[in-house]
Amino acid sequence: MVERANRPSNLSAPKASAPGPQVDIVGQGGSQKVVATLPSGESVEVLLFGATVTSWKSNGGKTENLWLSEKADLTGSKAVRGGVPVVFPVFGPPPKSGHATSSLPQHGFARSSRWEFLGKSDTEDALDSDSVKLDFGLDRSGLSEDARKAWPLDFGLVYSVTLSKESLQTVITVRNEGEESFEFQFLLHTYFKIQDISKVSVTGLSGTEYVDKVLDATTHQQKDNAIKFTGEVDRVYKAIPQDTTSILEDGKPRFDVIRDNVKDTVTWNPWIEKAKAMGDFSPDDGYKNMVCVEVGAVDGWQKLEKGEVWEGGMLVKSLL
Ligand SMILES: O=P(O)(O)OC[C@H]1O[C@@H](O)[C@H](O)[C@@H](O)[C@@H]1O
Repeated sequence: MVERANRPSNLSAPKASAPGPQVDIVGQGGSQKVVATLPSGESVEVLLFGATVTSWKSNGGKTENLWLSEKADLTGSKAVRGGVPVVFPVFGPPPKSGHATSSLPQHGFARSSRWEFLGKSDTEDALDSDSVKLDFGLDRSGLSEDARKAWPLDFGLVYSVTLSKESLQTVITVRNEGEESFEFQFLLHTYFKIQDISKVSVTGLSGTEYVDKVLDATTHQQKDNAIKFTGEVDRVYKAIPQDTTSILEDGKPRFDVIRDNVKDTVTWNPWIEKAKAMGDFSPDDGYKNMVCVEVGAVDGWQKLEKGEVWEGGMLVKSLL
């Protein structure tokens, strides 16, 4: 045996036999999901339908960070009300006519298509804490007949969901696999679970221009640092200079949402009447326990020429 002064002791030997993250595919048909759990108890669940993250637990598995409606359809027949639906290739209602997305449904097809699970990779960061990356793919062949007709373009999406002890990272790669260029929008429609909307504020958007969908899509400037929720909020913040938007509860930081190569963020809470009007939103007063902070690229369009690739997403830290 070669003698070395700095031979690692047994205690610091590589943890070859230490248990790594557990990844399972559970359920059948449209309900099939990938469940990943770290040895320390944190977990994430991703429904193949929409590649929708429906649960993210941190704090050793004790704290659920995402709001999921009690009436969310988890059978693969309808976009999920809650979690992190993926919005692509159009945000909101598409342009009325004259755009390649014009015949698509609101928020596009990604959230209501079945994605393929491409596999997992485990990583260990410098602090020796485990994380696991789950990759999901969607291309033209995975679309419904209707979506294929409505958006007759060749594309490839890879969506990576990385679970670490205190964070969840979700990043999409969009590739133009066709001959023609195409334009798209992308957004992560995250429903954060909170205790009480009346005690929530969202910071990190001051100085930014936004379109207020509640006020006839008029444009405003965000003056206050803290956004409070006392009624319906549906705003599209554009070209945000700061990277981080924070959600505070009772003045204490609860989530940091860090944009990665995307500049826009939607804040949404349907409030009393709109919540009641949504058939899959439950309980009726569930609006008190959720706030959507949705990062994306929705101001104008991203354009990809043949063979080009675009990447964007977010890192969310749960700060409990
Ligand atoms: O009911 P959907 O299609 O899931 O959309 C929910 C909300 O999504 C938000 O992103 C939009 O800004 C809102 O206008 C919309 O109401």
